[in-house]
Amino acid sequence: MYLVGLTGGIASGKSTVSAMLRELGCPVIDADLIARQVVQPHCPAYRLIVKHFSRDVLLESGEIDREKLGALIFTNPEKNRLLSTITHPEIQRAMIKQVLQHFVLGHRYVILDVPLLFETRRLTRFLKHTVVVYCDPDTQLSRLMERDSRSQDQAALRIAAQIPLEEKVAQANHVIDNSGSQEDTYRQVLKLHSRLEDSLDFLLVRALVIATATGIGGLIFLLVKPFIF
Ligand SMILES: Nc1ncnc2c1ncn2[C@@H]1O[C@H](COP(=O)(O)OP(=O)(O)OP(=O)(O)O)[C@@H](O)[C@H]1O
Repeated sequence: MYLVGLTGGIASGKSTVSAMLRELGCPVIDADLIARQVVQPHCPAYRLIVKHFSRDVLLESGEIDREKLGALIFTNPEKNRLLSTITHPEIQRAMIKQVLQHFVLGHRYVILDVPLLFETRRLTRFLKHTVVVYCDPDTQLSRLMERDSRSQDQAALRIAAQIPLEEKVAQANHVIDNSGSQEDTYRQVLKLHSRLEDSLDFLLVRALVIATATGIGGLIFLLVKPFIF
């Protein structure tokens, strides 16, 4: 099995592309969804967030107010780092668990949908391919304003807080240009899908796992042989 990172900029169309890939049957691990799950009230990260950020960041229901917490860390880099220290290990653990589940199920590849893939850089060395969903700056700004009901200034600030999309494009080995219609994007997703399906990269990891398992099995056999025969 091999891993494919899917990323982009805020409102550039990652969820749109990710939904198309799922529809085509690709296994997708959604880091954003996991990030929401690991801060649910029964989770260790929740307790740490309440301890360090106080109950002010909670909704009446007791759940984390993501909008409020997001606004808080957006203007405070230190708090941003603290939140990352609390949540990233939990997110990573959950992602590794899901990757292993897909491996056991025999999938050839798994797509990791990670919005801040190039900002955190923790995962990049494990990826065989990186796919960036790009859209031109004006389109990105207007889609963000419309989707989140933000003013032009607020939306521009959110975009400026991330690595510029052009830089992400330069680091990727596959780009989907989502500046046009959804049909246009879907055509590009189909091409990516065939490329992933046709790739034989999964064979290397499978061969390594089989060789390692055989080696360990052989070693155990040699060790216990004198006691059996
Ligand atoms: N090709 C397209 N044509 C028109 N609208 C689009 C297109 N692609 C995405 N959109 C719209 O743009 C907005 C942003 O898209 P989407 O949510 O997929 O981006 P995203 O990269 O996942 O965003 P974020 O990382 O901020 O969650 C959504 O409202 C979506 O419906």
